[in-house]
Amino acid sequence: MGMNIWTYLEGNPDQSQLFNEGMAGETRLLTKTLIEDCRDTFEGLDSLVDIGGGNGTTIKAIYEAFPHIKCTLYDLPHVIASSHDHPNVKKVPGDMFKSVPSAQAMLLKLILHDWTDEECVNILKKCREAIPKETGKLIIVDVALEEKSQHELTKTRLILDIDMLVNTGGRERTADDWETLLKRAGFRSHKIRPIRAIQSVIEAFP
Ligand SMILES: C[S@@+](CC[C@H](N)C(=O)[O-])C[C@H]1O[C@@H](n2cnc3c(N)ncnc32)[C@H](O)[C@@H]1O
Repeated sequence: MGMNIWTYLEGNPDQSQLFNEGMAGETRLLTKTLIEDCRDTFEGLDSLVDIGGGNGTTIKAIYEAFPHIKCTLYDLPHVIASSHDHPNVKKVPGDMFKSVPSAQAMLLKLILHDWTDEECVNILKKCREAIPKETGKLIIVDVALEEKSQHELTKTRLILDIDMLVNTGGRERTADDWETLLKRAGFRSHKIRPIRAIQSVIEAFP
């Protein structure tokens, strides 16, 4: 079609609505685990931006579990325009390749697997520049692929890899791939935590 999926969705509001509701459906499953398994990831934060946060389902759930966090939803203007309102979630439209709002922490949930390594390094650098060096944190929720693992979710993770290749031009990544990307973007350390989901939680420090 000569355009990426995000430009296509911008010009097709019905498809965009369907896509955002689909992502929110996945989120309802994933966020429960994310919040229950990773309380310590969020507890110490004072502010958090959900980059590419879709219709706001994830950030709303995080705010409700951790009401001390100042929460911001950030996504493309047409997605923000049709996102849910919440009295305690600020909505900011924009393009993460140009800039992202500043906060103590950034959440990139199911974002980086949509993009090539070069594009990911650009997004990661923007996030690193928007968080404080001493106390800042980047929280990535994405697959950490172990291609040869006998784990019951390995095939699903591999199918997602094909899905990303076909639909977005992105890919799923192994622990080594994550290390390479995060180092290239200037992050000093990171840790990967498996959760009860297809995805893992990767915390990276500037
Ligand atoms: C796969 S969805 C993930 C949505 C949400 N994070 C979740 O986990 O349900 C990718 C999101 O990235 C957003 N996005 C794509 N390009 C973007 C850009 N340049 N700037 C900001 N957001 C973007 C899309 O609009 C979409 O909401």
